[in-house]
Amino acid sequence: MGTEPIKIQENLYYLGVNDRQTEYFENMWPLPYGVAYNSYLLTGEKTCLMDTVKVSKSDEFVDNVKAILKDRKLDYLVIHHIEPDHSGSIPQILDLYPDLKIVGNKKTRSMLNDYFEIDSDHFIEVGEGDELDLGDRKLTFYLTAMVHWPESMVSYDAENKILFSQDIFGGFGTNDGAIFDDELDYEVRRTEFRRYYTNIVGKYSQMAVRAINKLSSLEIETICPVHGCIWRKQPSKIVEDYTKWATYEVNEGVVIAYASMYGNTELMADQLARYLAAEGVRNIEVFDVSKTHESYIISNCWEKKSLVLGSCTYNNTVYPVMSNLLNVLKMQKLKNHVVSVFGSYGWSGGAVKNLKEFVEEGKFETTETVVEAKGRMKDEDDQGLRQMAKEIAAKIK
Ligand SMILES: Cc1cc2nc3c(=O)[nH]c(=O)nc-3n(C[C@H](O)[C@H](O)[C@H](O)COP(=O)(O)O)c2cc1C
Repeated sequence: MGTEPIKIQENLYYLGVNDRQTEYFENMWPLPYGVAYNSYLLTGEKTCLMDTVKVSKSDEFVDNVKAILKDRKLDYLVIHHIEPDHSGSIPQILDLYPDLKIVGNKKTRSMLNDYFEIDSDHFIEVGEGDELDLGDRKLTFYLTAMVHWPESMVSYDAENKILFSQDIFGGFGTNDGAIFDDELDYEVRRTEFRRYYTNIVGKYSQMAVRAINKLSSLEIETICPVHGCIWRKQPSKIVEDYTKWATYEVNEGVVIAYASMYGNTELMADQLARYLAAEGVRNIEVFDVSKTHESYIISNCWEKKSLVLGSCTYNNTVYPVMSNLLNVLKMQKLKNHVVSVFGSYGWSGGAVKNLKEFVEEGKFETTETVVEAKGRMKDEDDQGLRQMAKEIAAKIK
């Protein structure tokens, strides 16, 4: 048997599954608290499934669908987003209900063929503002292209004020018994939601703002995303957070991310952190890039105005793990930050030069002071760090 069906309201069920086995989301982002793939089932006059789940969870998912539908057939499958963590069980659903009609937009149609070689005669193509009449409910579709795939779209049930929001308003973390926002402590989970946003959606923040603005004209009482919890008590909470993240709203705070093999650069990072605290700066976090996955560093620095990057030199360049962080920061289009740099070298250097190039290319605001120590830091380097702390404090406080 499957798990007990969870009713959201009359004729609407939650069909999410928890994945605590996958170590890395998209084989890249660590999942210490797992992730949920959410799907929803409407069982009014017509039956309609909203997305599916990752293929590794298809047995559990299909059992749950069958447990709710019993001997009813499935009339529609709406595909809001075709990334495989949501589309992976489409073939199993089609095997079970071969007559169902698939609902998606023009891009969904071609991607369905690309990924599953399904060019269904039963495909219903919808565009911006189109409606699907399910008898007792009507769904209106809104395209949210590039948040975060080209075919991404949402649907809205105006009468019941429900938004099926696909990845938008989602987060990392499984739904541990608590499915609804009023059943869990969002403050505890917030950092995992932010890590999801900044690393999965962050690059597309401009499009996310556009989508949020478009949806803001809708009266929304319940948000049903495909990751994370269902928002029925305070949907405004997650809308506010997503808006904050998508508009790069930053607060006072500093992230110092350093790369160090033998402790010389690390010492400078700790010294700078101490000087910042003495300047009255609050919310300072120091990360060793070799220890902390970049997704945590990016998530942490997203809301803090100052980012300081420090690296030892390795074969004439910045340390490779730091180079990876720089690449991901570039990819995620970090903005609105004051970025400062420092480092240590043994003979001809290279790391600080690369860090400066990163600052220039990203057109970041920066501090005048750059500290580059030969080997262990000396008095003048120490003075430089003290000065850097003053300049950062002046810019962010
Ligand atoms: C494998 C290796 C490669 C290095 N390559 C360079 C280099 O190309 N140029 C340079 O100036 N220093 C180079 N160094 C020296 C380090 O940058 C220097 O020792 C620095 O102080 C190390 O900082 P850390 O203690 O924070 O690791 C290298 C050191 C190691 C161990």
